[in-house]
Parts: sequence; structure tokens; C-alpha cells
Amino acid sequence: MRAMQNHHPRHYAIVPAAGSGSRMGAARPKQYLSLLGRPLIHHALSVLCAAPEIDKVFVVLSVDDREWARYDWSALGDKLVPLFCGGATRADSVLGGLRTIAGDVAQSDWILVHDAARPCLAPWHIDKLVRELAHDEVGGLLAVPVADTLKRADAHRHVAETVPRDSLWQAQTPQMFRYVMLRRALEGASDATDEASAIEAAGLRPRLVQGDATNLKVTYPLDLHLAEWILQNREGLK
Ligand SMILES: Nc1ccn([C@@H]2O[C@H](COP(=O)(O)OP(=O)(O)OP(=O)(O)O)[C@@H](O)[C@H]2O)c(=O)n1
Ligand SMILES: C[C@](O)(CO)[C@H](O)COP(=O)(O)O
Repeated sequence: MRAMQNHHPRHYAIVPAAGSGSRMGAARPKQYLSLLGRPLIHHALSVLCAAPEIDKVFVVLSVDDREWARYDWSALGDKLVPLFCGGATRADSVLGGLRTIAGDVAQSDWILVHDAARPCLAPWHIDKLVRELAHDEVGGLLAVPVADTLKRADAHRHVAETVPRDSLWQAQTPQMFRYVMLRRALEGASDATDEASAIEAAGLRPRLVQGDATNLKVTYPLDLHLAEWILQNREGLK
């Protein structure tokens, strides 16, 4: 790891892309499904590689990924680095990536973790996150306040209660934390579904940076159509 003295922190992206996309039910992992003529993952990678704040973009692929090599990624430039070190869960994949890049980064560098499954990431999402967290002790994440009334279901799918939504936010990515803090947090919280919850489990309070609903996660088949519409209508949505 590089020395910390007088170090102006750099920003690196880690993109976990080692999932199988089981809820999508497609013949191949959703990160490689076609979206506007390109593999879905290409869209977020292209925005991350073009971001002036970001030095390198590490993509964490599964150890036996056979799809990555089928595409030409050269148009994204030399910031892009594939790492074949994915794990059984998203947290394992991110931690595998953090361990693999240990020799390339300093402890205080910022890591932006972004789901491969969020193809509608826009430059202004990155700008806002980096700007609002620049002087934060802990770091934070893009998120949106919950807009609907929330119900908790019982075992028979009847409403057991209405959950107050005050102060509830939906977590998105990127999630941005210092390298050493994130690595330690994930090493202690292997069941975390996002980086922020690992940081929370370590007793810290990530900052919520308000994003918007366009940065959706493609989870089910309908989401692919929504993502296509968002990308095609991007200019009108700012
Ligand atoms: N072992 C895993 C599981 C998930 N991911 C990545 O984490 C992101 C968010 O996960 P999710 O949407 O749950 O993707 P999948 O695990 O692929 O989907 P599913 O849960 O439906 O199988 C995705 O970019 C996915 O590729 C990963 O890198 N390694
Ligand atoms: C990290 C995340 O995108 C935050 O909303 C999300 O938790 C990842 O998806 P998963 O279904 O929990 O793996």
C-alpha cells in the first residue's frame, strides 16, 4: 500500500459484477444482457471511466467469467481493470477486489463501490457524491427518501402494520468510503448487503447524499425496459 504522508486522496471505483442475476431469470448474468446494443455493464463503466475524479475502475468478475472476454472494452480507455476475484456474495466480491488492489492504493484513498446492475449512473451522480463527501470523516452513499407508504406483511401476505416512513431512505450506489475503513468494515461484516451497512456495523454513521430514482438497480425483467427508457430520455430528466 502506498504511504499516507502528505497524500492527496485519490478516487477509485470498484464495480462488483460477479452475480448470477437469479431474479432476472435470463440465460446469462444480467450484467451482460443487451441494453441499447451494449452489454448492460458497459453503461456504468463508461460513465465511471469518463469521470475526471476517478483514477481507475476495477471490475470484479467471477473467477470463471466467460463473457467479459467476448467484448471489446478498449473504447473505455486504460482506466478500466478487470479482476477475476469475485466471491459467493456481493460483500465477498467487493472485499476480494479491495484485497487485490491493496498494492495500488493508499489507505486514505476513496473507494466508490458501484453495482454493475445500475446502468443509469450519470456524471452528476458521481460529482454530487464526491463533492458532498470530500471533507467527511466517514463517507457515505447515494440514496433517495422513501416516497410510498410502507406495509409490513404477515406470513399470509396480509398487512401486519404500516411502518412509519419518516427518515427512511433507499440505498443506492455508488457508496464511497476510505480504503482502509471499508476493508476493515467488510472483513468484520461478511453478511452486509451494502458497504454502508458494514460501516454502520463498525459503529460509524455514513452520510446520505440525495440521488434520484433514475439510478435504479436492474433486478427484474421490467427494470431492463425502465433502464432503456431512462438512458434514451436522459437529457429531459435532469
Ligand atoms: N456474488 C456476487 C453477487 C452479486 N454481485 C454484484 O452485486 C451487484 C448487486 O447485486 P444483485 O442485484 O443482487 O445481483 P445478482 O446477485 O446478480 O442478482 P440476484 O440476487 O437476482 O441473483 C450486481 O452488480 C452483482 O453482479 C457480485 O459482484 N458478486
Ligand atoms: C447495494 C445495493 O444496491 C443497495 O441498494 C443493493 O443492496 C444490492 O443488491 P442486493 O440485492 O442486496 O444484492
